[in-house]
Amino acid sequence: MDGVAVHADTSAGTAYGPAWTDEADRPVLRVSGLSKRFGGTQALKDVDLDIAPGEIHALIGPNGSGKSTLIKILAGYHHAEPGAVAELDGERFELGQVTGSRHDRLRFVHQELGLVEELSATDNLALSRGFARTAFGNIRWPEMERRTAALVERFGLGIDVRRPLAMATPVQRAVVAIAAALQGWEGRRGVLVLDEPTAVLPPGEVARLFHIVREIRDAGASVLYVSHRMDEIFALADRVTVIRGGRRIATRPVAGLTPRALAELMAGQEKETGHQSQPPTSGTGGSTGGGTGIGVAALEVRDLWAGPLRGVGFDLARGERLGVTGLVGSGHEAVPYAVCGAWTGPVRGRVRIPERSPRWVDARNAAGLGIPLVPADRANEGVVGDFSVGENLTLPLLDRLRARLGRLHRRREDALTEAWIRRVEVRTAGRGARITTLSGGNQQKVVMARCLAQQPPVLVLCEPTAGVDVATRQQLYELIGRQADDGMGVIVSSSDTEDLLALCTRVLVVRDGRIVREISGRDITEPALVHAMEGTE
Ligand SMILES: Nc1ncnc2c1ncn2[C@@H]1O[C@H](COP(=O)(O)OP(=O)(O)OP(=O)(O)O)[C@@H](O)[C@H]1O
Repeated sequence: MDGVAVHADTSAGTAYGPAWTDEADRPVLRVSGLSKRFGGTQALKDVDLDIAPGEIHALIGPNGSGKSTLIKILAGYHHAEPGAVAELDGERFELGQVTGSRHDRLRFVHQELGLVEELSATDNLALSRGFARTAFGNIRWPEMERRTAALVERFGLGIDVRRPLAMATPVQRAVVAIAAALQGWEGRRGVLVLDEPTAVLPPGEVARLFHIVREIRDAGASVLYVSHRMDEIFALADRVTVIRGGRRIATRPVAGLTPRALAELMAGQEKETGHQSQPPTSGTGGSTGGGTGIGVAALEVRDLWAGPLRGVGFDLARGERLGVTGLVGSGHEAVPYAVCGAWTGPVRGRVRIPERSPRWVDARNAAGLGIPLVPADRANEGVVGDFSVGENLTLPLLDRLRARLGRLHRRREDALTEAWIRRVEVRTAGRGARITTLSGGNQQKVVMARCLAQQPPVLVLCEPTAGVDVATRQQLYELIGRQADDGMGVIVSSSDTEDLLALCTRVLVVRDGRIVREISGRDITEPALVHAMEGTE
């Protein structure tokens, strides 16, 4: 294997490799009869799964199908219902047990990565496996930094092990989470579980992560790779298990499958593979287009500087769906945050909503315009984990929901929440359920509903379909389209060309911090977007 050697604890000098030959066929991990109920929700029902040595085994299913629940049971976070059996290399182990041989052989990188972004890679690795100390109990920082560097350097991403992870790129953070999971990994048969590791990665970084995952597999480990993206399964996996509605539908070698067959297994019916992009029904693009209120600008942005952005300006018409895109690092990712006043670094420029006021607002005060943002990183920026579905939904509306004496008008709050849950079809046990009990796609719908419930003239979405399954993606597209038809100006910042093709009436392509190309209407095609992003027109 060149590049990444995935033994983790360099101080211990251990390594895992393709050690087995005679036990070649015995599954490394086998679970059977796995069921889990949360109140009225049957999250898993009698699920069986086996992972072969040295395979990348994908677990795929729509939002809410039970993937994370299965992973959390394996990780000991949830208990399974009685009757479940689990074996590692033929040896029974207790599900829910988080120490001993299970811990040595099953390692996890959860969707939320479990990192403290204010701390460095060194601190984060130490948090998961403890600090090296001198005989007097002092922490041996140089040794810890050396060890961490040795681990992460192998992934070749130039990670500075002393800098806070908040300053790292998404793929660097994912790699730190993987390195943390692999620390102290012994040379025995084991499974690295990756729960939707690409959900918050831009496409350019997805390819790097795939490379790393393959190297881990080539070093002899097995990988259980959770996803709901079919393209990832075909690019990466050896076998795939499909779950739907908490049941295992099938386990198949990927080599024998077509995208259509996999889509049918996932959907349970004849289904086209992937989303068919619809020509947008409204918004003609440019500052003069728009389904409603033609010619009226919903938002004007001038000379915006923030992070990599170097003087970006544009108009958004009412009813327009404006895409903003570019390669990783091009600067397009900064546009939504800067426009909404959510950029954390220095920013300058001017922004205004002309129908509210002719006065320009300094971009440093853009938050005062109250433009809602659907952020890219839902878990960290989108939801308040300790709050219920209802509280997350009505958070920005509290002023409107005040009754006399400043008390909250509970009945109005409940009615509003119920209406939005129905409208965006959130799958939840109820408005009082904690938001973290919802599947990722359903949490995204709550964030979207929260923004829409404010009835803003402008909505800004950043990577709106990250971590969202095909059916939910379609629902979100329709919802966004309907809002635009009603006159809302929508900015969609996305590195997923499928979003841009399906949603946008005009796309601004950013390179080196500047808008280099504007593509409108039927000229918005995959090749046109890719060429403009890469500068190969
Ligand atoms: N702690 C919990 N309490 C109550 N219900 C839960 C809890 N965790 C999950 N659920 C429910 O169990 C079902 C399966 O959820 P799970 O998160 O496992 O789905 P998923 O396949 O991982 O979805 P996604 O792709 O959207 O992340 C969903 O209906 C979810 O709302």
